[in-house]
Amino acid sequence: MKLSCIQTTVFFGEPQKNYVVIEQKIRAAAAAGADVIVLPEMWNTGYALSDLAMLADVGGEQTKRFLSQLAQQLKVNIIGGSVAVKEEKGFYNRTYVMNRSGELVSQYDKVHLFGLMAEDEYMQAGKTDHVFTIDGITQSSLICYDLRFSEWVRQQALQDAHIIYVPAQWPEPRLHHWRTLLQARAIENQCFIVGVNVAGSNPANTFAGHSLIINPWGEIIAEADESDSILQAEIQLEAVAQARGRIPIFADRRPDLYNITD
Ligand SMILES: NC(=O)CCC(=O)C(=O)O
Repeated sequence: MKLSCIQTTVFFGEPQKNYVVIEQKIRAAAAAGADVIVLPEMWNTGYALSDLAMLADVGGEQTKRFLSQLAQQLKVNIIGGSVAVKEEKGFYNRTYVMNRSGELVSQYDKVHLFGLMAEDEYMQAGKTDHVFTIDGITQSSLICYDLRFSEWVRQQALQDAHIIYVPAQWPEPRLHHWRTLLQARAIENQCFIVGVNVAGSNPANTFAGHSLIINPWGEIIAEADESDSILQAEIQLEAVAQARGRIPIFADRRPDLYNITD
């Protein structure tokens, strides 16, 4: 399975410009033979939170149409990073997943909102996870700050997710957290972890780039630098069963002893 991560600069508060750039990059990744294309977090608006009333995609309709048409035309699966969506109850940081036929397979609203970037003041949190199947493979995706919550990531692995995608807008000063947490989540869940960050900066932050594709043994199989780029790697899904067979942590778990509801 060939993965393509689109690490791009997001034009702050300029959705129409971002749709144009993202379309070019999806086309380039598909032409290079991708099976799955992964976009970063909030690629339509960036973190232009105080302007969401003007900028967010109403009901996600534009994004769903856009991703569906490209997925169908290019016969490629798309993990739609996330976009800012306006619903009756407020704004959501939402992922849409499209399969090669252009069908909406799943959607996810970011569950853990990031107070340091004031996300909790402007957006509503999701309440459910999503584990989905594309090309016959069970997978899941989270969004950025969700990565810090090991229980939430574990819940995806317990539902047999073989690949977990993490679209992000992760700032440069915490690059070491990003790299370390992505690797730790791969090791502790013995699955592929694919982190897709943005490049560039906005008025408040410079972003780290360094999108990463990590195998179930915790080894980095591809890593971007901090610039705009398309990171590609072919992954061997048997590596999940191999890692789990070598150190059977799922069989050895003691959930009867874990009291993690507080
Ligand atoms: N967009 C985000 O959720 C950022 C999360 C982040 O930077 C962190 O350190 O966690």
